[in-house]
Amino acid sequence: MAKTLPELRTLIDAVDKELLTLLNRRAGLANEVGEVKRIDGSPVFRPEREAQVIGGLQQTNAGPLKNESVAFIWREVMSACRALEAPQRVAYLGPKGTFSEEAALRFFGSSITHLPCANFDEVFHAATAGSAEFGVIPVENSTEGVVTRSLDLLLHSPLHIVGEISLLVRHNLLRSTASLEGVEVVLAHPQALAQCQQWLSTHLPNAERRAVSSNAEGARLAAANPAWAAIASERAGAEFGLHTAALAIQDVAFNRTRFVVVCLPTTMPAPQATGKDCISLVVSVPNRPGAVHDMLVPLKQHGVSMTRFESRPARSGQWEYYFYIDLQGHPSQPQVAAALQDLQGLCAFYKVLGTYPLAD
Ligand SMILES: O=C(O)C(=O)C[C@]1(C(=O)O)C=C[C@@H](O)C=C1
Repeated sequence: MAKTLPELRTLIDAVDKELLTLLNRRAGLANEVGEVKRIDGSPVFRPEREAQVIGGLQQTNAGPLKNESVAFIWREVMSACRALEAPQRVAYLGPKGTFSEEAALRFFGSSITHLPCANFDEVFHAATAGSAEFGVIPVENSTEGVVTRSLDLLLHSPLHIVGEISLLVRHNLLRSTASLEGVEVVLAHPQALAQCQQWLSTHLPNAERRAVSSNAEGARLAAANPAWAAIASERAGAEFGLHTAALAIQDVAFNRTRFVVVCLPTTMPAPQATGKDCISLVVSVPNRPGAVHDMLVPLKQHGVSMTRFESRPARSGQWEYYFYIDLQGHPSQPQVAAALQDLQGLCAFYKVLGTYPLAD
């Protein structure tokens, strides 16, 4: 005979108790790992080990839990275990509710110490000066292109990139009421205003577009003024008690933002190869005919594919540029190492920004 609901709940309670005992046993082992790491000075966060743990479990998963759920649960379990080894402080563009915060949570799980910052410069400063172990910054958006300040900051920073996150960004119009009536000012980060410009021109042609330091900051301000609206995420709306006056107002439906995770090499060295890796570089070449073409030749010769090529002015007043290049592969692969060596030989400036696993 089928079990009754109370009987099933009693069984679930018993399983939960067992799970808790096992999870605490795991946490105790993580504490011991933390001790070992404190003594030998090795990094607390080892994303490649976490990927290995999840991959191993997914291979033996007999269900009915989906592999996706297994990954989600263990990411959180390991986030909690990591926090026991040492709290991981993560700096990002605040306040709470930004997409940067969402990216940080996606990458590290929720057991982190949050350090919301007023701007990207502060994020870099926090991770460089040691008030945070890691920083999370957006580098490009599929609609609007590069986040120029982030690229400029990466150029001379001692921080390196150790990971990336790609988020589907949905913008909503949020305000203290759920209607578009009487909106005088729309507040958002300049990138978000740009990503929603068509919608704004159609639906709120007379509203002033006012740039603020982050979308969540716009939401915070809109909460205090009924004639103001903000473009922000649902999370930011919930954070500041706002209503959604219009949902998904970005001009391009599949609007994605790519974030990178940065830290000092002493906090965490470059992740080992996973088989799906990326190398980010910034280079400059002498200002002469054919120099950019020549720079790409070693990549072709060694069969290394380039997934990104951006230029930024070098600010020398001489029409010189820095080139931001993403390559597929890992320096531990001989053909990649050879391509990098040849490329470096051709460059007036050459800096590896980081080597890291590609986002899923
Ligand atoms: O294996 C380690 O190095 C650990 O610190 C343990 C652990 C885990 O909980 O499994 C926690 C943090 C690391 O990022 C990787 C894995």
